[in-house]
Amino acid sequence: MTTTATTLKGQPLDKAVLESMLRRRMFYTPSFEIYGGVSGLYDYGPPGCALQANIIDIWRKHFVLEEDMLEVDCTVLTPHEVLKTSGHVDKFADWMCKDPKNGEILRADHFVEDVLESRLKGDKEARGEKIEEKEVDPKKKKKKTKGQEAIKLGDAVVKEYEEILAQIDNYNGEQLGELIIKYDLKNPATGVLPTPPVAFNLMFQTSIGPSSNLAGYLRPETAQGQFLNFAKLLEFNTGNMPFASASIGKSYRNEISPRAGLLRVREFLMAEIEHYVDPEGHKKHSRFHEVEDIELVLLDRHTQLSGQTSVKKMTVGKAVKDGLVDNETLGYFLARIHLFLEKLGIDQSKIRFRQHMANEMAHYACDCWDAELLTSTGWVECVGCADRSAYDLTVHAKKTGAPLIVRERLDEPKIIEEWETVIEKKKFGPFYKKDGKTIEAAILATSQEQRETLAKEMEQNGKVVIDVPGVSEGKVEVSKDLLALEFRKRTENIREYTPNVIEPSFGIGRILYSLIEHNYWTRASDGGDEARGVLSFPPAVAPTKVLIVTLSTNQEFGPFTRKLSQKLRAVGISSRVDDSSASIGKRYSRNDELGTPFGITIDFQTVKDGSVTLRERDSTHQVRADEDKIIAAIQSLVNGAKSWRDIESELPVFEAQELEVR
Ligand SMILES: Nc1ncnc2c1ncn2[C@@H]1O[C@H](COP(=O)(O)OP(=O)(O)OP(=O)(O)O)[C@@H](O)[C@H]1O
Repeated sequence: MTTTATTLKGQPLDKAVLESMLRRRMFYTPSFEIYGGVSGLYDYGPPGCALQANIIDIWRKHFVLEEDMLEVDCTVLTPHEVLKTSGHVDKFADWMCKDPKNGEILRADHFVEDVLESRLKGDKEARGEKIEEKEVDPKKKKKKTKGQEAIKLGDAVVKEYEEILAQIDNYNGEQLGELIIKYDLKNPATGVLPTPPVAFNLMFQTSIGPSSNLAGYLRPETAQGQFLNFAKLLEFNTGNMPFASASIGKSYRNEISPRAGLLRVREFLMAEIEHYVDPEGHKKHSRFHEVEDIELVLLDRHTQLSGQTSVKKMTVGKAVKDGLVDNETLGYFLARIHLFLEKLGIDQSKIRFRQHMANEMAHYACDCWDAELLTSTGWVECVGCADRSAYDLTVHAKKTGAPLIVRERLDEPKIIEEWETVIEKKKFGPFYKKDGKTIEAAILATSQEQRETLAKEMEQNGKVVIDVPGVSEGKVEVSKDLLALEFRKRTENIREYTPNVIEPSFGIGRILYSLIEHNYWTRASDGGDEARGVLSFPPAVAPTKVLIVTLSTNQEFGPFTRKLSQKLRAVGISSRVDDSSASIGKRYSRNDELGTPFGITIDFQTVKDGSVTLRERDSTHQVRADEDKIIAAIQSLVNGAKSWRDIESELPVFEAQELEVR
């Protein structure tokens, strides 16, 4: 797999040129720029908005429609209690350190990585080796650092550094601090060691309402709103399992030092799916057979832990069979994510799925694979696909008492024998007063084994001691007139369980940017001018589908232009008219930069017989036919029913020099 950033046509990617083109064409732009801007905040311009809308449209069709998902739109403002329960208040953090000399704030893992990578680079230089742009994460996007000296490190040290880098996401704050000391990692900007890493919570805090009593946050993911609606969604789905909810909306993270353009921002659009599955039966998926032959490129956790980055290419069927991917549902979604990215026009040789290592995994996940895309800044996580097990539904149910469970009628009744706790409510409450509820919850939370032991204790002593954190130094005596422990037999017709959740989570901005890089190339211009950029988006994704140009500014063309754009609008195809006085070639190349796949030219022949020419962006080939045939051709190209090759074989080819300028 290539490690250097190249364009679609294999040319080396000139990122500065691409970025200047994107700015010029207003794909996106720093927010509040005339006030100096704020890092990590961007506005999308017209082509960026249209591209994003098309990606979302394809996402909805590919997932929500195809899988009958239940879409919800939940609020961004989230009360403190919800995110405290979900674990985000305590654990949704990155490690941050500070340069004591200049006050620079550094994200600890990125800092360690940057310094080690720059030392490795220096080592290569000292050995006289060619330096390729390294495969790095966007978070590893570096400022040019001072002190990047060409110093030979020795083979053992190089190996050690490479092993650390292969598992950089696996270190906690303490371990990162140890690495900084052990390898004497000084900030190249000042030559001093940064302070030990501390956890920095990434959520934006706010207060809801004028009294400021209700603390809240801007959501860091859309998932929690979906989980809290689980019971209502299950009812909407007439109690049927499995099912999935989906949501598209903005999320907010106060990233420590966002410097990678759209790849790491503080406000971004997410599209998330929560697929609820019965944990019994090893999370099988009824449509797995449809995807099992799809080949994926996998970088598993063991490979990374051994300090390697070599990938395995195999079908998802084999990956699940071999246990590399834990279960069919997870495998099904990895394959569906792959197909979605392919549909968008992501370069197939620049996708890999990387498994998370234990420390790297979010607090709620029990397995996680990221779909990473290779860009000029290295491998970028664009989609996370986590098995969140029953974590979220369990914690919210426990906190609120809401039954976030599935109740399933059993085909055959089940005889259950188990220990039950019988609380003498009339006496229990008045006896323990304000602590009653907490003690009762602790009793109900006891396991079968604990209840068996407690029953023996009760029989022997007439009382038991229950562990109740926060009450009477953690130990509470309960006598037999308040509590009985009985071994009972009962028949169950209903099975209750908490579903597990498989969550594919898409960062639309990261996908959008990678898509731009993967579809960008430059075309040499005929007139000796600078090479011009082309964005070869598939027609369905392209911001605007058709450019309408007139051969000259002649007034006669006006009615034809208006009629044509009206007809295109009527069939739902977006178009833009460029009737400026720039040469046709210039107008086309302006729109090649916007990724517009088709161009219609209105010329004097149009005035005579109503025919127009249709140009395809990548080949620049043209055909000529009457307006309605051309519109039908565009429709079939945009909806994917036909390729340009089909159109060229169906309609008369037109040579560009036939255009007659008057
Ligand atoms: N700061 C960000 N800017 C843009 N997109 C983001 C950002 N953080 C997360 N995403 C997107 O949201 C998706 C799901 O979020 P998730 O919590 O899995 O990311 P993450 O593991 O925290 O990302 P990273 O490790 O890069 O910070 C990611 O795959 C990514 O596409």
